[in-house]
Amino acid sequence: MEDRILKLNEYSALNQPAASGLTLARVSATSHQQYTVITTAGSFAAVVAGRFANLALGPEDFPTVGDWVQVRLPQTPTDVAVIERLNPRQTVFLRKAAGRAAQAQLVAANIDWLLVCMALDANYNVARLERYLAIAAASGAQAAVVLTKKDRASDLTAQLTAVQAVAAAAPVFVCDATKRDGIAALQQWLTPQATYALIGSSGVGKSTLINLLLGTQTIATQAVRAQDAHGRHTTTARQFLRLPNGSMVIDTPGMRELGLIQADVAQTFDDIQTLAQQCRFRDCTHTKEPGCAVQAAIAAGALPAARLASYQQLQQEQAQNQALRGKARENAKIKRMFGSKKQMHAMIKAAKHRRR
Ligand SMILES: Nc1nc2c(ncn2[C@@H]2O[C@H](COP(=O)(O)OP(=O)(O)OP(=O)(O)O)[C@@H](O)[C@H]2O)c(=O)[nH]1
Ligand SMILES: [Zn+2]
Repeated sequence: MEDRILKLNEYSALNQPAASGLTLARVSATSHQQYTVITTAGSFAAVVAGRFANLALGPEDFPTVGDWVQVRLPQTPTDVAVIERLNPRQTVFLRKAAGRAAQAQLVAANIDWLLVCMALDANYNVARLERYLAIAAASGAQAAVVLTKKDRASDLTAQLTAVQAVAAAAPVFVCDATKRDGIAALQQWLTPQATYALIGSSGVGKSTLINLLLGTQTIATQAVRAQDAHGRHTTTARQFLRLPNGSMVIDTPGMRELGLIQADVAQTFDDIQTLAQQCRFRDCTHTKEPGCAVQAAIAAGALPAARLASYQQLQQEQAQNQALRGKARENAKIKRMFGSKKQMHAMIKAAKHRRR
């Protein structure tokens, strides 16, 4: 691990300086409120300061991988550092936590580029790619598409055409890890000092790709069950690695369900948005209104009907989750301030009494 510790001073110039007595650090790993931070003095286990924890309202207010933080270094290097401050994030990548409630879960922060990975085998699914791109657009990071397992492609030309159509301006890379095909092109494209996060379903080959980029076998990979092309979730923790050229790479655990909490559906589907401006009605739902430019484009073969369906599905899902998330955050705040909703109502009642 030591050799890949980032040279923090190369990056710290980009960030606000630490307050006196504190040291600028970057969070390189997290698990259950325990952190690993990297400073110019090396890497330390860290915890968040008690006062900090009291101020935090929800999971999004705690540090995550990629965050710039200000720490109080321990007297002895074997002791833990204390994270006193969280610097403002440039980008944040959220996912919907597993389960029905729209709880947000932080995946990573301060990512410059999200590398959306999709395999060309049974994992290949254009609608899922659209979903990932919408999430990437909302994170503030730029997106690139990495198509893996080229050797397993069912129809490479058709698959590439379909991907190019939804990727819009995002660069698309195609790799075959078995022959190291396409790795060099990706490597050359990576900018030193920029931070990249690989996202994509479990088993698409994210860890394999990182190992090839690192030039070593550092991350364990595991064979995919043949039948369904699902991975086995080999990556359990997030890791922050420094590539030989100085780029930072975060490997995220395979996510089978990537819930839409924060997505920029409009940007990802700007072709539909542009068409919609020509619709006769401003609030056109593009279903069966007269003068609908979107339906007209579908009829003319200029827009695939499946793309409109993805758009509508993602839009609906996003609206639902945003409403739920607002409620979840509010409830968390009430719980922190009053203990429970019941206690809050009792306190409001008591306050009203006093005013009388
Ligand atoms: N045929 C083929 N197999 C590949 C390729 N890339 C990766 N694999 C295999 O796919 C399996 C899963 O690869 P991983 O790198 O562990 O996948 P991952 O995306 O990191 O999975 P998680 O850690 O679960 O998120 C391994 O058996 C790899 O050897 C490729 O280009 N072609
Ligand atoms: Zn319309």
